[in-house]
Amino acid sequence: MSAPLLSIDDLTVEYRTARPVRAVDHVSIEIAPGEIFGLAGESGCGKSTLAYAVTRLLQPPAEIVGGAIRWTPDGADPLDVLGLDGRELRAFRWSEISMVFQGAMNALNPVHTVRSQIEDVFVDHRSGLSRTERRARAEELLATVGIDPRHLTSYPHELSGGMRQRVMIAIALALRPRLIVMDEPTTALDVVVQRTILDEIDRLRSELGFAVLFITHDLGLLLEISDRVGIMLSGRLVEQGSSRQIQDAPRHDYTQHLLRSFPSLRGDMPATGTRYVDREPERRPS
Ligand SMILES: Nc1ncnc2c1ncn2[C@@H]1O[C@H](COP(=O)(O)OP(=O)(O)OP(=O)(O)O)[C@@H](O)[C@H]1O
Repeated sequence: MSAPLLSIDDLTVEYRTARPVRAVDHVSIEIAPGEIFGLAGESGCGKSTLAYAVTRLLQPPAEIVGGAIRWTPDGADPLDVLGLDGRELRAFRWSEISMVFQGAMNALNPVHTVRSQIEDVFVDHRSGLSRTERRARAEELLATVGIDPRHLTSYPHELSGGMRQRVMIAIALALRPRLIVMDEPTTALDVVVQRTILDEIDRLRSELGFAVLFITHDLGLLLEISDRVGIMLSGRLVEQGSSRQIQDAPRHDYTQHLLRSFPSLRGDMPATGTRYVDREPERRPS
C-alpha cells in the first residue's frame, strides 16, 4: 500500500451513558489515496461511530477515550484530526473529507431547489466564486453523478430516492475532497438502483481519484466494491485484508460466518438460521 492518506491508530470511543458502551475498541486502519476501504459488521458493531469519529461529528455522550487520527495528504506533515479546532475543522470538512450518510437523501431540505442546496456548499466554503461560476459548477456536478442538469430547478420531492442520493453524492464531491466517508449510502434503495450508484461511485473514484471509507453490513456488496476490507465485531476490528484475501481465505470465525450469511458473488445460496456467538466474554470499559 502507498503511504496512507488517513491513519486511524488504536482508536477507542465510548458512549458515557448510565451503562457505558465501548462502541469502538482499539481500532487501527490505514487508507491510501484513491483506495476504497470497506468496513463490514452487523448492526451495532460500531461502524457508524467510527465514521462519525473520523469526520469529527461525534456528539456527547460519545467520547473519544484513546488513540489518534492522522491525515497526511501528498506526503505533507501529518495533521492531527482529533486536535483540529472549530475553524480548522470547517476548512477540513467537505474540502478534505466529505460524508454521505445512511438516509442522507432525506437530509435534503424539502423547500429548497437542488441548485440552491448544491450552491450552498460553494457559498459556505468558496466565497470567492461568482454566482455564474457557482451555477456552472452546480450544473457540472449534477452531470457528473448522471443527473440531467435541468433538475437543478427541481425540489427533492420531485426526484426519485436514487436521484436524491446522487444529489447527496454530488454535494459530497463539490469541493473535490480526497476522502469520502459513505455509511450505508445505498441501503435504502432497491437493488437495481443500488447497483447503478455503486458502479457510478467506482467510475467517479477512477476519474477523480478520491479515496472512500465505505461502510455497510452487506459483506457481499462490500467485497465487490472495495480494494481492502475490515471486519468489525463488538467494536473491535477482528480482521482486515484485501477483498480477494477476505473472500478466498478468511481467517476469523466471524468473517467466515458473515461470508456464509450472504449470497456469494457466484450466486450460491447463503446458509440460513445461523447466528454468530462471540466467544469472548462481554467487555466493559475499564
Ligand atoms: N447515542 C448513543 N448512546 C449510547 N449508545 C450508543 C449511542 N449510539 C450508538 N450507541 C451504541 O454504540 C454501539 C455501536 O453503534 P453504531 O451505531 O456505531 O453501530 P453500527 O455498526 O453503525 O450499527 P448500524 O449498522 O445499526 O448503524 C451500539 O452498541 C449502540 O447501541
